[in-house]
Amino acid sequence: MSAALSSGHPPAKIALRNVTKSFGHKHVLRGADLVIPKGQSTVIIGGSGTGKSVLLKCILGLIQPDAGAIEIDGVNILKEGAQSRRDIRQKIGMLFQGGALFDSLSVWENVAFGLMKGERMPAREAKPIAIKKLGQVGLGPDVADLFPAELSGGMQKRVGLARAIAREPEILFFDEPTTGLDPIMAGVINDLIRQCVADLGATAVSITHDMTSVRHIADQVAMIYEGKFIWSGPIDALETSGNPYVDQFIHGRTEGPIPLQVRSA
Ligand SMILES: Nc1ncnc2c1ncn2[C@@H]1O[C@H](COP(=O)(O)OP(=O)(O)OP(=O)(O)O)[C@@H](O)[C@H]1O
Repeated sequence: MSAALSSGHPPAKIALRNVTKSFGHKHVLRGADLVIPKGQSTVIIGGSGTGKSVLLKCILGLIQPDAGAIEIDGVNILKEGAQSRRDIRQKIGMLFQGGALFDSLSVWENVAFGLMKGERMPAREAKPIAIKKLGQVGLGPDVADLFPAELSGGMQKRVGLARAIAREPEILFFDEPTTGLDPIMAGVINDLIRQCVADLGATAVSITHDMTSVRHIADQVAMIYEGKFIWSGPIDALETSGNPYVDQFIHGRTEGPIPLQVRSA
């Protein structure tokens, strides 16, 4: 953290230090190092199966890495006890791929889920907050009592976003936020992500394959390849990174150092 401060950059909100994770003989993370600056939007790019989701799950505490450190606000969460980890996790809001809404709960109950379950807020207090959060993502109070099945994919994503920001987290994770959306709705979600960073002062970490989205939401981009970060830098430097892996990936070229993976895993 001190290195980032002394060089005039924002302090690190999250720092990954030499994180490794294997599943049996499969070495997924092979020494991932990355500093995620506070109050900025960092986008992680990389091919299928390179370990992006595994990395996110490690930061969320859903997967235990084999070695390395994951620091949030300077605290290595891997060395903390269960209660402290839970407290740290409270700082994180997550928009899952596909929204991951509970079908049996109404829209407002989905948005207020963390408030009611995590903070034991009574429904009469939580509902107006849920409606306010829905308003922040451009959904009117009329959708509050609907069920997820009654909404379009784009609306479900917005509800997922409202749920992610309901507890005003310091950190927001977005897993493939625009997948499955038409370009206009993808633009709406991209705008909302930028807005969350600006309005909440949140630190955003997104995983996406959508290069339009990357250019829209990223302050910083980091590329993971074979379980390591091989490049990171400001979005303005992405096109001129001089890194042949980055160049091939962002332009979707079949020719280059990244071999085509013709396997099912
Ligand atoms: N619980 C697990 N057990 C065994 N292998 C796993 C497990 N979770 C992930 N993997 C393997 O780890 C590798 C990386 O998976 P991961 O989901 O992180 O990829 P990704 O970069 O997010 O890919 P995509 O862009 O396709 O979502 C894959 O080969 C996957 O099969």
